[in-house]
Amino acid sequence: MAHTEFVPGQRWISNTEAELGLGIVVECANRRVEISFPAAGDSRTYATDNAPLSRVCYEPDEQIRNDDGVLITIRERIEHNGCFIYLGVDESSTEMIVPEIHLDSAVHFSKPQERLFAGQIDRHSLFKLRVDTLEHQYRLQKSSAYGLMGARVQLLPHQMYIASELSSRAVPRALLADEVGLGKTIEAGLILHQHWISGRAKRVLVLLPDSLLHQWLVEMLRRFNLVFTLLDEERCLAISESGHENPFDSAQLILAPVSLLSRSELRLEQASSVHWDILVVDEAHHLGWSREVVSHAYQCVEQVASVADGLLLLTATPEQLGPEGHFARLRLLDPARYPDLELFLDEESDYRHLNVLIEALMSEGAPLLKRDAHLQAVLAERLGADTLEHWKGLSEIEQSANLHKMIADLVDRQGTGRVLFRNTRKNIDGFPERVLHTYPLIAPTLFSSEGEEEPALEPLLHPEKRLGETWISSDPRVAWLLEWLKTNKKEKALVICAHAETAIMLEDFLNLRGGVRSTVFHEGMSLVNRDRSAAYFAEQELGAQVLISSEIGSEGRNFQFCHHLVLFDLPLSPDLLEQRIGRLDRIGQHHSVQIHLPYYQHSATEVLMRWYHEGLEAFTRVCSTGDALYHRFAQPLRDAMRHPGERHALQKLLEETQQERQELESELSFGRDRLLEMSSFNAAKADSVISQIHELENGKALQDYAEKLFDRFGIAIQPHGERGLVVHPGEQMLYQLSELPEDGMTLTFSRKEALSREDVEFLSWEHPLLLELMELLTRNDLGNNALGVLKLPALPAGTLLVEAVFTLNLAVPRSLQLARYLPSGYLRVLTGPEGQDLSAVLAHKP
Ligand SMILES: Nc1ncnc2c1ncn2[C@@H]1O[C@H](COP(=O)(O)OP(=O)(O)OP(=O)(O)O)[C@@H](O)[C@H]1O
Repeated sequence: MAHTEFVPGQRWISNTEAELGLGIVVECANRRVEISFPAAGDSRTYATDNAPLSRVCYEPDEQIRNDDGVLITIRERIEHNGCFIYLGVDESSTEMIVPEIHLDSAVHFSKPQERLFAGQIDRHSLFKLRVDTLEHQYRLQKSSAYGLMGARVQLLPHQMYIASELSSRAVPRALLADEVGLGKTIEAGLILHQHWISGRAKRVLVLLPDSLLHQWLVEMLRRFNLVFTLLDEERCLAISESGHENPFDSAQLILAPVSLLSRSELRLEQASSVHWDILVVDEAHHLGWSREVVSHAYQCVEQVASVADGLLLLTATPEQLGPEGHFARLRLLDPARYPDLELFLDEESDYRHLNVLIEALMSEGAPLLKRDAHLQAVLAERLGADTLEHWKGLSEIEQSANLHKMIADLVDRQGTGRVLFRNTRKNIDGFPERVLHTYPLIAPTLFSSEGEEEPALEPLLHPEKRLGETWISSDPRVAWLLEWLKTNKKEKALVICAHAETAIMLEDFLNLRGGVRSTVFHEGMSLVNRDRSAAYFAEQELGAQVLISSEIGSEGRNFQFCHHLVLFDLPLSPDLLEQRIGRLDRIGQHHSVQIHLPYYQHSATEVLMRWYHEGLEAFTRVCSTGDALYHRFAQPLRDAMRHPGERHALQKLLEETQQERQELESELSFGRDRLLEMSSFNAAKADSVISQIHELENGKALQDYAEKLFDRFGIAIQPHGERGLVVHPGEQMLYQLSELPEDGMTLTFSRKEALSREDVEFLSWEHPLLLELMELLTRNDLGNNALGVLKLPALPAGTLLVEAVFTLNLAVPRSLQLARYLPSGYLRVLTGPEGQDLSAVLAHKP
């Protein structure tokens, strides 16, 4: 096999995915080459300068098959316009002409016997490395931690459970709805990584708000080694100009803002003319839907989802826009299960009954079900009479085992179990407390609404609107903020306010007049500038002390390196309040979260603050019933905010809210939330995956193996600390490796070190460099034969033994997920001179 130029019609084989069979060059333009692999029904696009491909070139006397399966012995090979034509004879000596495009595509190139007979004998250590590699591949692919161990993340049980549960399904379709900051992006990344590594997803589209593009790009690369291409309108135009018709077809992993599709019919058409293995939509609560109005964003996502197999919707606040929107998102995921809104609302109200039934079955088990006719009738109604009859006919032991399955079915079928996952802080250790500090201020005279019958709420909640253009100098919140920053010079603070204009003016003032190191973050800024601001704020030594952000500007962002949050105003939505606090109250926050609220005494904000604090307790913990209570009390709350002087009305509102909250919480903890808890987390399963990962990565096996592998391929290695290596291309490299940068890299085998040091790569069993080498070794002929001498008293001198290792490889479409069901194990046979089977007598590693 020699290297030549790419010409359409030529046959090449992938060095890293030889199981795809013989590929055909379809197109070569703009330094990219597209290869189709007919046997696997797949295609790949590579950069021409480092495509991991080898040219297929047969010699006279070799045997080939054409695409009709006819076996032909080659007599001569001629080249025409860069492609080969083989001349030969079939088994009945009929002359045959085979242009290479008509070669059989299901071909493999591992012919140890031919190399052995031709005297191309490898060293025994290489043969051993090859067998070790097969063993490792087999072990890894069989493990239920496969695809989940390579991510540079802490192994958190709630995330590991969701990732392994969704990875075990044929296609992942789910609403990931953990509370703010519990790691939905990480869960989605784990699922994508698992599907990517196992070859089940080769085309992924992630749609998200503009402000999160860069954060996702970096998280996917840094934590999961997934290299996404970021598409915005500018990039789409550049790709189209370079001759590529559809920008969504130009890469396998794409990140794009939802706005790219909602603003352009053409982009929407292009995105939905490509097939996606998985579509991910972050901050999915923006996909508004009601009986009357369906938002354009929802329609766009619905259209792209119709060409996607897997679908992951991410939101911390699934019911933010009411139960209708929640229903519509569930319907996107599983239209058969959620055909009708009324039915869905009915079911939601039935969760308490369902939970009582499940709790009874869980606590008292099979004996209760056997004796309780009413319970039997309810169960028969929910799961079908046949299921119950079948259960009755089982033995006692079988009945107990089967009951667990029935309970799981109940949670699955009756609740939102299969598609909705929601973990809460309540069930996760290690979250710091939240502390509220309030600062009552005297309102300026200009702010007063006395004498107004029905003052507008918006300016009451955002005093800068009432104070006019010079608000910055008359608003006591500004003076308070400046003073706080000056007295707490060593502390970083995130300030959130509702509007971008407020944020801009405030930052201007603090910076230019107050001399505070500050920066701003809002939706009107370009992505680059937003990321620059966030980076300046994150900088420890010389960075900004304060970041002033607008409401929407900071959604989904990670600011947990800071623990002071200033609420410059309050949003009129409990979910938005939680989103604000969630910027700091996230995984990785090591301090208690200090929430500071400056407000005008006797104002609408004071009323709202008291309602959130005394009514919902929403500052100090996550209030899962906040949105429902807001809808219930919206009118009296608005009245109270307009007339803050009416103390009795406020007191009544607070008491009613508290009471309703307690009732609702107890209702939910017996009903829907309890069911959700059951289906969102299973400690035993999570522990099993985590301990498998520990088993695979602890100890020295990986390190010993990786060092041997690197050495064999000519990679230069130097030790780096106790569990690290520095690797770079050596002078005698066997192959050019796409996963090894020219200037090398620093690797660590320790997950802990990888988590604390961004400059060091985490070398797991699933690191791209290791995978590339393992594939190269097993798919090529390296070490596929060797000669060795054994000194065994039991064997007469000169006895010839043949050890053969057989692997099973089938060229089939990836979508069949063959590796999942048929991990590529190997069969070892050791044969004596008389053909006797000595495999069990003499092990591979004597
Ligand atoms: N397993 C983990 N290991 C290390 N860091 C993690 C892990 N899980 C989450 N984090 C970190 O915690 C923060 C929150 O995670 P993430 O952004 O995925 O949460 P989220 O639920 O998507 O948040 P939001 O609700 O704000 O969108 C991020 O900085 C993330 O990197």
